[in-house]
Amino acid sequence: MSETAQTTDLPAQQPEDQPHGRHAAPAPPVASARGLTKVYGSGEAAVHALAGVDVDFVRGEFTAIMGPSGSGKSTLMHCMAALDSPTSGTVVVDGVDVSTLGDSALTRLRRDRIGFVFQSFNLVPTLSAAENITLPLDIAGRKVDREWHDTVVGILGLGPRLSHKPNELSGGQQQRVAAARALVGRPAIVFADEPTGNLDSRSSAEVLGFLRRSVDDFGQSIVMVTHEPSAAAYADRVVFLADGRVVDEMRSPTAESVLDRMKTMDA
Ligand SMILES: Nc1ncnc2c1ncn2[C@@H]1O[C@H](COP(=O)(O)OP(=O)(O)OP(=O)(O)O)[C@@H](O)[C@H]1O
Repeated sequence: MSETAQTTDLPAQQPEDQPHGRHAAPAPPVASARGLTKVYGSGEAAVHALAGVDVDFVRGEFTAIMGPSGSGKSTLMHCMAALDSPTSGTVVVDGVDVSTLGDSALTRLRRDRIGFVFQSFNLVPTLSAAENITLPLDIAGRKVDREWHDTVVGILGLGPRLSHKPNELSGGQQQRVAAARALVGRPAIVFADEPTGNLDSRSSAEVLGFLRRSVDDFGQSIVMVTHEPSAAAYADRVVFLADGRVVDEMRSPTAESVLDRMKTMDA
């Protein structure tokens, strides 16, 4: 647990390609995969969605995963987030080897250490925004850190909307509620699957700006699947997948540099 406790205390340093200096040991990744494969179906119908993925996600960084349709982005995210189990290989999240966990330990890992943001918001329609935000903590019997809750709600501009039900909120507001729900428990890592896929450009910028700020100001670790170069440009690093493998990565992406890279992959 000592690693976990230090999550938000780590300096906001840019990791380097080379090993760190004499005194600093490299920080362990917040999540990593080794030799990850995922095969759907069998025999002639088998689909190798992941064909041997090795990847590390650095603590306190915002990583985007991109690649052509069917390249395995969602499958990788689901395996990393312990929502799906790989066919072979290992996933370590916040120092825990996910493959060693039974069902209840997996549930606790997802609940206590992982935040999720989905394209379709996935809010509970009968609950207010306030109740949706604290639902995972309430289910876990964890106390809500009111100061942190109010900080998150304030940054997201949700204060006046807290009593509203999801169907009384715009898509952008619903996704901001989902982002607050993901962050309020201070998870080790947030996995976001196409979080702006259903949003207009203004709402997208609000959600992405919040995710960026949560990394810069609060040391959050974020992994986001996206199709949009303009969304990937918010990240520190982009990992490119093709045919179930990591084929490239880019640091300090811009929408233009990502678009150029995507064009070469589609060709
Ligand atoms: N439950 C499933 N059963 C069978 N095949 C699947 C299943 N889920 C995904 N696949 C296949 O695995 C491959 C990778 O799918 P995945 O959804 O991970 O790709 P993706 O890169 O996220 O695609 P997209 O950008 O279109 O969402 C695809 O060929 C897909 O058809």
